[in-house]
Amino acid sequence: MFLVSIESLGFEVTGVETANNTRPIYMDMQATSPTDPRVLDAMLPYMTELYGNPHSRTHSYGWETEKGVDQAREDIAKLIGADPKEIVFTSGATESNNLSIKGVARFYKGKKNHIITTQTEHKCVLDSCRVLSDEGFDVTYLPVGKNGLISMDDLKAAIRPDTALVSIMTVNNEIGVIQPIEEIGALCRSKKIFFHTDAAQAVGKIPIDVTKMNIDLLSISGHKIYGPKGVGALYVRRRPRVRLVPLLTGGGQERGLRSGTVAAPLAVGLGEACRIATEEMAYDHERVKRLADRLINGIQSKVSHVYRNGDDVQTYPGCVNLSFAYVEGESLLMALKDIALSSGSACTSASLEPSYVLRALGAEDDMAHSSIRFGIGRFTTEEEIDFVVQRVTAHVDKLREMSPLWEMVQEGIDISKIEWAQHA
Ligand SMILES: Cc1ncc(COP(=O)(O)O)c(C=O)c1O
Ligand code: FES
Repeated sequence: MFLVSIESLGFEVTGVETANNTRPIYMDMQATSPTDPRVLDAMLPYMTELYGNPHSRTHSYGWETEKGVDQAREDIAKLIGADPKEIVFTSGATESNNLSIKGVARFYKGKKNHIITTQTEHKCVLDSCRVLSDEGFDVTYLPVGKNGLISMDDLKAAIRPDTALVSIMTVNNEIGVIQPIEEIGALCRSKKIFFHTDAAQAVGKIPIDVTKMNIDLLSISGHKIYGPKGVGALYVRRRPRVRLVPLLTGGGQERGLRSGTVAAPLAVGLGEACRIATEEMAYDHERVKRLADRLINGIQSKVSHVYRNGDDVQTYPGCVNLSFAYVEGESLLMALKDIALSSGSACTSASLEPSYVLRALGAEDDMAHSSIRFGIGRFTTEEEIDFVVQRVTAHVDKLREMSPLWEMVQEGIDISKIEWAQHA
């Protein structure tokens, strides 16, 4: 049978597997990843007997929880080459991004009022920048090339004497491209500008070293790396020191940068997810790459006019964004009910806009509309990939058979030359 991903998580499937009681195959790893059973094992004691407040200093209940949180801090720091003192626990990458961008900008306001980011950042980065624009800051949104990467020349040209922060993501969540982080870091350091990177889709997937890459602030999310939801971390460099205005004030936890009791069970889960990633990243990467190649080759060998979005080389293999020409992405998604997928676009929202990320790549609207994102991860199996290839190719064929455009292409008509009648 194909629908076995739950077994690969270590759970036994006891029910009879029929089309009615099995769940779709999960191919949406960028949205979230399943929790690794080892992570859950590490968390459970902190949800039961180890319930002390990690900030309680006067008794052993506090100390034992604090020990778990400290270990987690160490495991997170190790994965990115940081010092444990530089790790701040947050509720997720959204908060880490908000804290970095608003925090740095507000601290240096008056002296430095300019921020540089890109057009293809996650919404929470773009929206933090929008809020800052309302507060009087200037924001430059760098364009990306057809391959989804920024140009270093554009970045150099955008830098001003009053630039406080550059915020550029490491791995893009829609198309998987990896920005030239090391070059960006070196440039920012030479200009004494702080560099923040949203590494929610990168940490634990590709090697990151905050020292080698001159990263000053880095956002991490628990649930993208087989850890729990509702927890994240922010790396904040101590030397040269990054100063931030906190979003939350109160008890002064987390070096005053994030007041509130640290969610110890979640923090421990994130730490364990990072510990596992440090050990298994190379293995996972190779496996994921093999599965991605199997998926892409499988599809492209059976149907024509399928294009991968994003750079060919600078890409995390587990994020495969394909455009199926002459197929409406939404219809394909609907047809593929037995696979949990995303178009990686805004089409799930009320706006029915094609993806702003694909549009920033210069994709024509129709190609942006015909794209689907396949997210492959640690627990994806070969059988699942083969099932997806079979289903996708069958449905693409079927949808194209119903498409008048496809018929014209088959007849050799160059449809780009057709002048379509305009409706009023
Ligand atoms: C690149 C990127 N940044 C930020 C986030 C937000 O992460 P979180 O859900 O931990 O707030 C996500 C997840 O959707 C993401 O993919
Ligand atoms: S197919 Fe969903 S936005 Fe175009």
